Amino acid sequence: MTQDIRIKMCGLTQPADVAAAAAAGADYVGFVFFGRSPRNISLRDAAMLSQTTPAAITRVALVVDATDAELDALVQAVPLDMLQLHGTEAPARAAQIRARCGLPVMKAVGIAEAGDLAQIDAYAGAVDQLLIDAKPPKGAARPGGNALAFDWSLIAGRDWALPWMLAGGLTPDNAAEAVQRTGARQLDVSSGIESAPGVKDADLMRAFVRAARG
Ligand SMILES: O=C(O)c1ccccc1N[C@@H]1O[C@H](COP(=O)(O)O)[C@@H](O)[C@H]1O
Repeated sequence: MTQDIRIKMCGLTQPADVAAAAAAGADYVGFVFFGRSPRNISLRDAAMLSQTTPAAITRVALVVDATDAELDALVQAVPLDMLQLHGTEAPARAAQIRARCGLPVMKAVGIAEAGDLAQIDAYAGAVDQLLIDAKPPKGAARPGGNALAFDWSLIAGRDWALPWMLAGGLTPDNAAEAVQRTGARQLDVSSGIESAPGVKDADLMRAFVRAARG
């Protein structure tokens, strides 16, 4: 039964993206604050997008090794429900950010081989959710949003103490298989619902939700 799969659509940059994500049935929307991303947006644009997001949808800000000053400016300017830490934040730093910002925190963990799973348990008690993503290739311009899937057999049948989402290279074509093979109950998608880097596509959003929920 996949009807209850929760879906995060990340890297939204336009009011039409938020409307399309809501219409498609997204549970979370994500706004990217990372200068080298084609999905990077200003605090001002994020505040506007956030204000147009329906109340039932969780608004997530994606940051990468943000400083305290950057985080303070972010939470002051943009109404948010959650922070996604997509850098090298250690458990202690993640816990500090959660306390400082007063928001639930989701920590992204990059997976390429079985050994990468070892770091996950250390985040219990420090964060609220985990994002199990593909590890970026060496030399990648950004730590995520690379349309790259990892070997799902590495996490098949695994569960963690915290709620978790699967990310990395998800598309309408592989979402159902991802759910079936990993047991994920939450999916996070960005590149897979785009017609070009940073350009979201409403048809792909609908197709993704249909495929993920069956
Ligand atoms: O989307 C980005 O540009 C990005 C930049 C910096 C860190 C993470 C980023 N994206 C996140 O990566 C995962 C997987 O994305 P994809 O579906 O493979 O494109 C997802 O959480 C994105 O939000």
